[in-house]
Amino acid sequence: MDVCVIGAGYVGLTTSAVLASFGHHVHCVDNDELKISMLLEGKVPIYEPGLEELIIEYKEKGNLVFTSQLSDAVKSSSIIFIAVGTPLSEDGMADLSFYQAVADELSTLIDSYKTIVTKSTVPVGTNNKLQRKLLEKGVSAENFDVVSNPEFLREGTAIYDTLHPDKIVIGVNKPKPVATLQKLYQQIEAPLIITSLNGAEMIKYASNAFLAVKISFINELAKISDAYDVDIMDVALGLGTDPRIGPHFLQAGLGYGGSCLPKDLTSMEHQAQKQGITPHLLKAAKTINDSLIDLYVEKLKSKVTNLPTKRITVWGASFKPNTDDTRHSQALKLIDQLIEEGCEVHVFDPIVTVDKQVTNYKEMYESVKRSDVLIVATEWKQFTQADWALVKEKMKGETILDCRNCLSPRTIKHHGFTYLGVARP
Ligand SMILES: NC(=O)c1ccc[n+]([C@@H]2O[C@H](COP(=O)([O-])OP(=O)(O)OC[C@H]3O[C@@H](n4cnc5c(N)ncnc54)[C@H](O)[C@@H]3O)[C@@H](O)[C@H]2O)c1
Ligand SMILES: O=c1ccn([C@@H]2O[C@H](COP(=O)(O)OP(=O)(O)O[C@H]3O[C@H](CO)[C@@H](O)[C@H](O)[C@H]3O)[C@@H](O)[C@H]2O)c(=O)[nH]1
Repeated sequence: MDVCVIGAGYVGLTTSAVLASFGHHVHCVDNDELKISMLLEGKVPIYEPGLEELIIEYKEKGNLVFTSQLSDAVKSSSIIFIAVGTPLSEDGMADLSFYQAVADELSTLIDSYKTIVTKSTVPVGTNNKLQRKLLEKGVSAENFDVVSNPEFLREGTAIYDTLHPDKIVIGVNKPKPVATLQKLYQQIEAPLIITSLNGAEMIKYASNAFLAVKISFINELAKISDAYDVDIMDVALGLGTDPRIGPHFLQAGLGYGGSCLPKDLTSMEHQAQKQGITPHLLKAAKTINDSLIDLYVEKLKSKVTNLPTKRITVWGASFKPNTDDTRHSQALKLIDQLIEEGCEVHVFDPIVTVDKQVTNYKEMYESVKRSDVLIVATEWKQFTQADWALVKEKMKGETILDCRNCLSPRTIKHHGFTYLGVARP
């Protein structure tokens, strides 16, 4: 099938590469000329494990082309995916300006039947509005159908998640496009959830809101457990074995960040308020998440006197391991707070260079040289498997703050350090 994917970000590139690997002919379009010229040279502008290899392979096979010319791509495709960003606007609502710009362009280009599929996360009602807008702009009703097909991939495991999703959600107003998407995705084995356009949009927000609430729940328990000298890892283990709760997303620590959970929770809150509903649980999840940076800085202050005079190394800047994405990164917020406290901050991240008043390092062990404190802010594998004897040799001080509960307190203490964490006695 000929497919046009609009937006060459995490979702657009992964969708394009996976559909090309299924044998479809994919035109991936982005209006960022720089991005397209990089992709044309076989360079992928984001760090996502396995993505560059997959893109190069199917680009060379001729199944995947990159362009900034939307019109040609639309003309030669029967399925059009919209995968542009929908960030938060200043007032906390989803900023749909990129999405609307695409809708405007499409309205001038469609002159034969197209299935228009929204992959971007958009507020409930947006796909219905898209359908009305295209009709108002004169696109014939026979020439298009609109489908809401939200994306559930996680950064860092985007390809695996796209090939092995736990479900495919298809929101439609009539049955016809369902068969088209079934054919497109026939290599994927996953239950289909067929619902209305609004239903599909709500499922996406509900999923991210639930994940955020689950993380804030375990972080609230961590605060309480800390006061009673209870290990939160034991609590998570005990909780997670109950199949009604499940073991995932019970990792307490610095809280959630990234390009999706914070923005989608806030957007869901606004969508509720727009209807006169106060979303108490969603607000609480955000309040708890926002309190975690202070919690860890206070923890540090309780053990390290004269914090502003200290040299502190932070390991990790991305919002989670295996990505270069720093959008809403809790690690960066922690770095900001340490700078504000007056600390001398040194940073090592395997991919990210931090554009702040810090010293960045290319080598992990160099970054801890003469440091008073080491903070692990993102649980990259190289940090959890560090050579602690070497770290001890290089550091001046002996305090390690584990903000992701990813280190073994026993191992850390065994190497002569003071281990600090929340609810990690
Ligand atoms: N990142 C994720 O893990 C993830 C997962 C699931 C869903 N989502 C959702 O998918 C959407 C895209 O997310 P992302 O992280 O891939 O975004 P992104 O910011 O990484 O990429 C979006 C791309 O769209 C391009 N773009 C903007 N306007 C355009 C236009 N008019 N024409 C062509 N290209 C245009 C931008 O240049 C950019 O390259 C968002 O709604 C997001 O909430 C993201
Ligand atoms: O037990 C946990 C699990 C995660 N996190 C943090 O939560 C954030 C988000 O993690 P994750 O959900 O793995 O990352 P994303 O790639 O942002 O993926 C989420 O957001 C995407 C965009 O909507 C969705 O598609 C995915 O299903 C959803 O998991 C990160 O900062 C993690 O460090 C925790 O603190 N504790």
